[in-house]
This record gives sequence, C-alpha cells and structure tokens, in this order.
Amino acid sequence: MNNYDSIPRRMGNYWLETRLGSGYSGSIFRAYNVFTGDYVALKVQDVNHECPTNRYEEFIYPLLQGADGMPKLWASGVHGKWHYLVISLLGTSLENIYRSIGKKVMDLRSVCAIAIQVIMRLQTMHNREVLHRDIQLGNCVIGLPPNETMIYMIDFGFSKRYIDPYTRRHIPDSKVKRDFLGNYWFTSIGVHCKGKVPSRRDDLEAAALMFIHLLMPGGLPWTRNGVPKTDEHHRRIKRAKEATRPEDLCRGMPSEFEEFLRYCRRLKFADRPDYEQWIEEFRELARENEFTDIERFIWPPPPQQMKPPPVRPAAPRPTVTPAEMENVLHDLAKLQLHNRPILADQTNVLPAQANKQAEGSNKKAADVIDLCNTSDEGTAPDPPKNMPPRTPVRVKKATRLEKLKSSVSDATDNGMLSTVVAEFSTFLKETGSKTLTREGFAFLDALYKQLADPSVFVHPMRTRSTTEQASTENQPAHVKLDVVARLRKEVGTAQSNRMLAKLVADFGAVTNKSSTRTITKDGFAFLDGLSGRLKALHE
Ligand SMILES: Nc1ncnc2c1ncn2[C@@H]1O[C@H](COP(=O)(O)OP(=O)(O)OP(=O)(O)O)[C@@H](O)[C@H]1O
Repeated sequence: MNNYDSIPRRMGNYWLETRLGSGYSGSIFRAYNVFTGDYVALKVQDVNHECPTNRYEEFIYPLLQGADGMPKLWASGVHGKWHYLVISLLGTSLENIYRSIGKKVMDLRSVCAIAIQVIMRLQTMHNREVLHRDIQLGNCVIGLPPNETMIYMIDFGFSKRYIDPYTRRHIPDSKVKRDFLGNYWFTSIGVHCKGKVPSRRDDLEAAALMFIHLLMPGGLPWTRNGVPKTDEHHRRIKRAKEATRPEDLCRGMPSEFEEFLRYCRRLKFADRPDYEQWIEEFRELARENEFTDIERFIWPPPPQQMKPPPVRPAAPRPTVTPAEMENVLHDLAKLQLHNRPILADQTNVLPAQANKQAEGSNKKAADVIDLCNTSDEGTAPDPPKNMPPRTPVRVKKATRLEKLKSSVSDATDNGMLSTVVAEFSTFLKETGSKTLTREGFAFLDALYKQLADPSVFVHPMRTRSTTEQASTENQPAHVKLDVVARLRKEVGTAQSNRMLAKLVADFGAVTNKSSTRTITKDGFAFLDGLSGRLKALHE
C-alpha cells in the first residue's frame, strides 16, 4: 500500500505544489525549482513499488531528448523512499479534452491534426528505437502556452527498445502467448486478444483506434461499458474488438481512417510503417476539407473550420405528397433520352461518334433533362466574372475514384470503358495504399452494371448478401490469390460483356472477403487484362 500523503514537500531542488494526476504506479505533481523558480512536473513513485515504471522511464527519456513533442527530462533521483522524475510541465490530455466535449464526436479538423502529430511522434520514437506500447488519449497531452498547439507523448513506463543495442537486431517475435500489456481500449488486436509481442505496427494500430474513437458517436463500441471489473467482461471486450470489422467501425467516416487501420493490421511483425505516407494522407484529407494550419492542434477548433460531425444519424426520408409525385411522373413522361445506348448486350450499341452527332442534331427543349451531358465535355457554365481565382486543391483520392465511377456510368462503348478501367488501375498503383475502399467498390459496381445490364438495379458488391459474406469472411489468403490468378487468366479470353461482368463480380467479391481488401499483383494484372479485353471487343 502506498501512502502518498507521506510524500515530502521538497525533493532534490524541487518544491512540490499541487497534484496533477495519479496513476497505477505513482503520482505526479506540479513543482518548481527552488533556485530558478522554473515550473516542472515531478513524477513520484515508491522505490519498492512492484512495477517500477519510474525506473523504466528514467532509462527511456534520455533516448527521446531534443525531439518535438517529447518532454524534457530535467532531473531524476531518489529521495528517502521515493523515486522521482522531473520533466517538462505540460497542459491537459486529449482524454480530458474528449471528456470536456461530453465524449461526443470530435470535429474532423481536430482529429486530422491529432492524427498528423501522433503519427509524427511515433515516427520519432521508433526512429530512436523505442516502442511506446501504451498509446491512449490520456498519454497524449498538449503543451502549455506558447506550445499549446503541440501534442506531447508522455508515460513511457511500458516503453521498450525494439532494437538490441549490442546486436542491432529487431527484438524477436514469439509464438508463446504473453500477458497483455497496454490498455483495454486501444491496444491492438494482436497484442490484446492474441497475446503477441508488441512491435511498431501495434503502436500505430492503437493510434488508428484512438482516431476512430474520437470520430465515432459514443466512442469505440467496446469502451461503452467502462473498464472491465470481471474476467468475463474483459473477455467480452476482447471478443468485440476482434469481431468488429474496420468497415463497420468506420462507417460514415472519411475512408482514410478505415484504410489506416487496415494498413496497420497488414503490417508484419518487424515491418517499418510508412509514417510519411500516412502523415501525407491526413494532410491531404485536411486540405480537401479546406482546413488550414493543420500542423497545429488548435483547441477549441477555429469556428470557421468546424465541419459537421462526419458521422450523422440517417436523415429522415423526405416525404412526397401525392400532388408532388404526380408532377414528378408528369416530368418523367416528357423526358427524352436521346437514344442513349445500352452497353450490356453489345448488339444495340451505337458508336460513340454517331451518338454525339445524334445529340448535336437534336435541338434541346428547355425542359428536357440531358442525361448524356457531363461537365467534363466542356459544357460546364463559365464561372461568374468577379469570382476570385480558386486555389488549386489536390484531387482527393475518393473524389478521383468517384469521378472514375461517373466516367464508367457515362461510357457509351467498350473503348471508353477500356480507357477508364486502365485509368482506375494506374491510379490505384500510383496511390500508396492499394486497399479497395468504399469508392473503389462503387467503381466496380458501376462497371459491373454497365457490362451486365445498365438498366437494372445492382446490389452493391460490398454489402451484397451479408449472411453469405459472414460465412466466407476471413478466407485464408491463398484462396483469394487462387481466385484472382484464375480471373487474371480468364479475362484474356472472355467473349462478351456479360462474361466480363461475371469476372468483375467475382473480383469484387473475393477482394471484399479478404481481410485486407488490397489489390494484389494478380489483381492489377486482372484490371489491365480487363482494359485490354474491352479494347479488343470494341475493335
Ligand atoms: N508532464 C506533465 N505535465 C502535466 N501533467 C502531466 C504530465 N505528465 C502527466 N501529467 C498528468 O498526470 C496524469 C498521469 O500521468 P502518467 O500517465 O505519466 O502517470 P502514470 O502513473 O503512468 O499513469 P497511468 O497509470 O494512468 O498510466 C496524466 O494523464 C496527465 O494528466
């Protein structure tokens, strides 16, 4: 039993004032240097504590000195029965900030800024050969003015060097199940549920879960009943963590969060995560949303950059009165489709050129909706004269995929489809992440629909037959590889659009069932083969 009331008021050169917080292993005080008057944080622990985390931290701190977002270690020592660490005095934690908003969904700007800084901190720690191993909101704190926009990492009581300083080798993996180390909410599935040895990937996965927690109404599902008090409750938490699929966790959020979580879970034990890529992804997400100054965490967030929470309850369906419906039907009856071709069965496809001519010769009536018209064809209205020039914004991955999807839907012959499929494949190869996101699946849906029958409703591949999906989910990786290798071969000999449609559906289904949803080398060969085949069928 620790009796923290017996802690002396002075330790070394420091005078202890108020207690800032206390954890499992000790207490932390605001203190000042009696000679200089400088304020610091002083972390105290009983020297006989069963888990001497202060001693571990004393060993880790020197490795992290001088880097952004790492507290400075001013002094350390033993005073009577107390071990103490003197570190920079910092501000409040992200946990406290999250509580201050009533544990509600945090705004997207703040979460992007947190993601960028936390990934940077992990990059710094990992570059210095240290794993944090206890990433959570309470261990990310902001600085005091003028450093209140910087996020600092604290609590290195569980940290560990993952490169052996003598052999320079990465710590070894082990098949032996270990007791879990970290925290209930954010520790990775591998470490928490499977007893694996923590490595860099697990720090990143914990960070990914933390970002998702901040964007999810009510937080991650397994955090909602509080800290487990019984083994059974703890088992339930582990089961929930393991069973919840990334796409369900991240529903309604920008796809970067789901992709990042999947990416972390794909990493192998000793892999170096691509920090740069993910920092850039979150910077880009911020740019797309027109958030400025995103390298700084600004709390409270600037009002003009407050986006509505990314996850919203479904809006009530608009109700249409019988009179309004009658009007809609009346307008539909007047609609002219300009002989818009149907691609499914190639027999009735007009050459694209002929189609354009037909359009040109038909004078448009004012109340006719032209379904073939897209702004890409140069028909977008000119911007108003006095508008300031628009700042060029990098095209978002999701936006680009959505555009490609529209091009598929607008294609009027196989030649056009071939070009769009080639663009889709090239684009995915060029972006760092090969995960097929929601927008990627939407592209395949549109392609399938064009090839099979554009006039019918097609149930999206990604959500198609949830029962069938559940039973085949988590297929071994080799099953996916075999199927994609077969598809790659078959695509070169397909004789009709219907056959190609079937191959596209199989490709979407097998990618959806695989745990990583990535496009493999064979997958890209399939897409390129598909583009080639469409071209051949067109000629
Ligand atoms: N340098 C600091 N400046 C200001 N407050 C701090 C500082 N370090 C820690 N705190 C506060 O004290 C709390 C506990 O700190 P810390 O996590 O380092 O201690 P711990 O004993 O390891 O806690 P736990 O058992 O929760 O992991 C933090 O959540 C934070 O609110």
